[in-house]
Amino acid sequence: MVKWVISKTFRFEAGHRVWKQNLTMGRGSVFTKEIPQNKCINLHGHSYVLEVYLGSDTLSQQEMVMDFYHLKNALKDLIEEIDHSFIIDVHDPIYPELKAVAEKYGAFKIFPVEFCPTAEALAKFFYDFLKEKLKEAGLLEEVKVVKVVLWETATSKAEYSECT
Ligand SMILES: Nc1nc2c(c(=O)[nH]1)N=C([C@H](O)[C@H](O)COP(=O)(O)OP(=O)(O)OP(=O)(O)O)CN2
Repeated sequence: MVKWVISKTFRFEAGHRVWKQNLTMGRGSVFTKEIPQNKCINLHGHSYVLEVYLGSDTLSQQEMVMDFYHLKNALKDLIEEIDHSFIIDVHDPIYPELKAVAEKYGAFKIFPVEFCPTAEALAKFFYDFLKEKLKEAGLLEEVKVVKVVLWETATSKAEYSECT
């Protein structure tokens, strides 16, 4: 627990495909009697909403955990890169062909990652990125990434945190 927590919200549009989705198996499959369609295996898109939370037990000379402006700039380039991209796992069997099509026609930009891009995995991705930024800035002692929340749809979100 930290005394102060601030948060900033970012929005980006991106496509993805949950290539590992298999609704006949996995945790919770016992709740489903009829075999449904693995609809998230399809290429589809989301208007993602990303909430990042930073915390500290002390305030800076400006009486802040961190200026929202600086927090925004820490993620600005990454958000620009992922916005209007197609997030694709490099282990996804369709990756080589999708990459070739993207390069040949230039019709879409791909954002390759090394994990199946679920909301959970993407939340950890943004968390790790921000933690690394704080580390590079020598701020990790004073400022913690409390949590990252990623809304994939209006009704579905994932949270990631290493704070206890
Ligand atoms: N634990 C997770 N489950 C699912 C993820 C995920 O990232 N983590 N992702 C998906 C799909 O990407 C899908 O687009 C979102 O799923 P869902 O909430 O089921 O989407 P709906 O539009 O059907 O939501 P409703 O509000 O219930 O209509 C699937 N599962």
